[in-house]
Amino acid sequence: MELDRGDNAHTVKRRLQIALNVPTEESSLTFGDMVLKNDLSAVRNDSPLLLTRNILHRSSSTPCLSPRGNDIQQKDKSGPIEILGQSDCFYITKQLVRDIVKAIKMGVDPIPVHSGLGGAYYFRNSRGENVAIVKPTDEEPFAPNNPKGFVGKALGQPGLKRSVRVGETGIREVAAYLLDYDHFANVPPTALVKITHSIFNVNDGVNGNKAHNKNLVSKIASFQQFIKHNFDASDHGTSSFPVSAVHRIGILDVRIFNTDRHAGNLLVRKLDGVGNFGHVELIPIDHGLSLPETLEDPYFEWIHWPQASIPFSDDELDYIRKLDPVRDCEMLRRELPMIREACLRVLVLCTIFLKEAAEFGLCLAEIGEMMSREFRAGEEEPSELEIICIEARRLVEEREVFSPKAGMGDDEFLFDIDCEETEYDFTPKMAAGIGFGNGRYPLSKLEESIEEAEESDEGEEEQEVATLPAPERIPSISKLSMSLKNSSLDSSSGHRSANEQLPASVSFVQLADLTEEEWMVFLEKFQDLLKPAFASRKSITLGQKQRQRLGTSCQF
Ligand SMILES: Nc1ncnc2c1ncn2[C@@H]1O[C@H](COP(=O)(O)OP(=O)(O)OP(=O)(O)O)[C@@H](O)[C@H]1O
Repeated sequence: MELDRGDNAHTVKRRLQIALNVPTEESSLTFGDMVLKNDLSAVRNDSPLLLTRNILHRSSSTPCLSPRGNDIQQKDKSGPIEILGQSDCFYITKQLVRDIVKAIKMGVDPIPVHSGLGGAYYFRNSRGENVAIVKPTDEEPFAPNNPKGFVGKALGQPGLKRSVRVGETGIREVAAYLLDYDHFANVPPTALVKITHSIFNVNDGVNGNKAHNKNLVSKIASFQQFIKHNFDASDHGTSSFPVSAVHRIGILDVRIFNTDRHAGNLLVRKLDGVGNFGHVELIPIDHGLSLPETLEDPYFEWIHWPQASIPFSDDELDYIRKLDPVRDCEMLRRELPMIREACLRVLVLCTIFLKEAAEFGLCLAEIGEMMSREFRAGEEEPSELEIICIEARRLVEEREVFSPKAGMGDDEFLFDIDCEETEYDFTPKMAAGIGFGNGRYPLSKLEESIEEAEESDEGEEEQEVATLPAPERIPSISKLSMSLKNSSLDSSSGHRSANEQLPASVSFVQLADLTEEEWMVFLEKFQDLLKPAFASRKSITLGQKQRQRLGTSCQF
């Protein structure tokens, strides 16, 4: 749709109503996090907008609205597949699009993919070979047009993972590809497209029954190059996986906080050419559940693979050193303007974490472990990463409470104040400091829990590894973690927009509600806390190795 400078959200809605023959009066038009009221100046060329119906629990995204009127195809002048984005990275995708459009004209239709929970389609070239997998955003699990019966939520509601909204996995697939600089982790070329075909699924009404009219329908979808492969990592012993491939995929997973790196999401291709016997290549797919809006429990299948315990190579360390989370965010905002700031904060945090951890000398497995939650006695506990964030937040809040100008609304003050904490003694403060002195949280409950946790820690574990320093106790705070959950750690921001805060119970620590100034201070504090936490993790690993050696020698 061509827009004039003078157009406002209302005129856009009116034009959509005329073009697509759907009522738009009870709808909101969204650009990224922003509900557009009037001014459209933030909207850039080729930016997709989301039109959401407010009343019905069913919504459709703008260019994906199913055309109903007879004259629609005359009005939509776009081609059958249009890449949404400008990046030079899309040159392979452009070629694939040309091949597919040619094949469609010759009558080679796409075929539905039966595996997976979401709607997905293999698009083919004129020789009938699969060349791309296309996943429409409104056919994701729980989305209104899911063809496999997993329906029942509106676009924008929490999805399979609560910190990734329904309809928003496609942009994450693209983000993972764009962030995979130099094709380091081997993510297949992926783009967001507007694509028109009659194969796509449109459910009939709110019950989610399939409509059987095979009209042309336009959708926003992720479009990924199909990579020929022999199996996935769940069908194959992992010992032949190259160390560097595991490291590279792990580095990406850590940066994007992948919550879904299960073995099925690693394709394996045999390289049985001359001199390659037994060698395989790994292809990471399905990054739709990465870059969540809050920290939660990531899933890293590689965490217990021996490759992940081998130190990073010089090349890998060099790659990590060159990562720049600020540049990443700028690039993603440019290429995917609808991406939420909350996701970008997770990216920034995890990239800093990775860079500092690698520089400190931690291996991939140690980094992954620090990011993963533990379940003890059926309770989920915050990860070490989350505990660091909780502490960093406490320091930000404490600073605000004790600041003489607190409450005076002088945001700049946050930057004026001198930060004197050069050295931070991680352990004792971490154990005793996870309370919230600003009166918003039930401090007494937390203290009680801490005491109990400390008491129980003085038992078996400490006697077993008497040489280990106290930091080992940091993760074993199951009671504390429950208190944290109950105390609704997520402070409500008061800003309600399209970027509504996700339900409080799903995360131990929120990042999205910090103001920009608080976020900068938070990152400073976070970085200060990292070294002691890494030292603590290293001592745990060393302790485990000592125990293993001791165990082995006892056998003789
Ligand atoms: N780039 C690709 N190249 C080849 N095959 C692919 C590619 N991406 C996905 N597939 C195949 O399609 C199947 C479904 O894809 P995918 O797992 O991404 O969909 P999904 O609906 O997100 O699945 P899930 O419900 O497991 O998360 C995969 O199991 C894999 O076999």
